[in-house]
Amino acid sequence: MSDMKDLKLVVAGAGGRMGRALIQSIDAIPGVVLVGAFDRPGAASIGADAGQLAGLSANGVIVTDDPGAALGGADGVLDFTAPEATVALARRASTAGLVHIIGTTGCSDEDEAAIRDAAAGARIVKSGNMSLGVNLLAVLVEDAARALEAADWDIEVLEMHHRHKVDAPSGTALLLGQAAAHGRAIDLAEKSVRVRDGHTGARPEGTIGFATLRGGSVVGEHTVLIAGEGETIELTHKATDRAIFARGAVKAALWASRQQPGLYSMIDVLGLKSHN
Ligand SMILES: NC(=O)C1=CN([C@@H]2O[C@H](COP(=O)(O)OP(=O)(O)OC[C@H]3O[C@@H](n4cnc5c(N)ncnc54)[C@H](OP(=O)(O)O)[C@@H]3O)[C@@H](O)[C@H]2O)C=CC1
Ligand SMILES: O=C(O)C1=N[C@H](C(=O)O)C[C@H](O)C1
Repeated sequence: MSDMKDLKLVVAGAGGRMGRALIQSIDAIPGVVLVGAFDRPGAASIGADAGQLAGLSANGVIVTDDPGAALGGADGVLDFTAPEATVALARRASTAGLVHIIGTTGCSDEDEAAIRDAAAGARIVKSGNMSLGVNLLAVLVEDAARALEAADWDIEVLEMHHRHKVDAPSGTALLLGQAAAHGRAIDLAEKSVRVRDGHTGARPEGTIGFATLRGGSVVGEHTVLIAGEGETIELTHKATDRAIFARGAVKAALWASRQQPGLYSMIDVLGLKSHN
């Protein structure tokens, strides 16, 4: 049963893998209520009952292709869609002063700039991974990278995801690479090696490499390898259920509803300590 004070949430991309997981988490977590759901025009989910779409009982929230209609009267929106949709939604959230939780990955530098601008009016939490485990791992990676000198220790980020994923490296791989770069006080954009093919030459010292695997139904696996002479450290996270991301997004919405407009991360939401 919902309470008058429940945070009123809308799910964007309701028919997607994460959209359905978000509807389930909103149903399961006290203090939030689903008041709207929308998807891309033409999507198979349009017209469906959002509860039934997520494998729950009917809840009377009908999936629309009109974001404006879905957002009417809402406090916030959970958005795991695609970069173009997310930028447009951030602008709407800014105008309406909404909470906007962004899980979408694969955003360009221009998209990131537009989202930063939108945070003047919206309370945005954006992260390549909303799980507690990955954000804790990021803190550990930052500490390890700080402690282990680049001259002796090489950092590589390996990820695997399901065959449907459209962006690479994953948002999580980039988040972990960024944590390592913070630890080493270097600029990731200058030091990252995203592709290797052919006669590449020896590994340049101090770079952070990325490797991407795709296949099957893997929810998300990430390993940061820190390789030295005669020993390798592996820091790994394996996701087996999308509920970890969805629960994190709902927690982020509740947290953001108590903040001023701005752009926040899951490290902020979880109160984890980053040294940068
Ligand atoms: N940060 C995190 O913790 C996590 C992030 N993700 C990220 O979330 C995103 C979605 O992942 P996933 O759920 O697996 O992908 P899906 O393709 O299953 O879902 C995306 C949904 O968004 C919809 N969509 C696309 N464009 C629009 C639009 N303009 N307006 C409204 N809806 C739109 C899609 O519709 P249609 O299919 O018809 O195009 C689809 O329903 C990805 O970027 C992924 O990397 C995923 C898991 C965790
Ligand atoms: O697309 C996915 O599925 C996932 N995307 C996020 C990413 O790009 O890291 C998070 C998670 O790994 C699942």
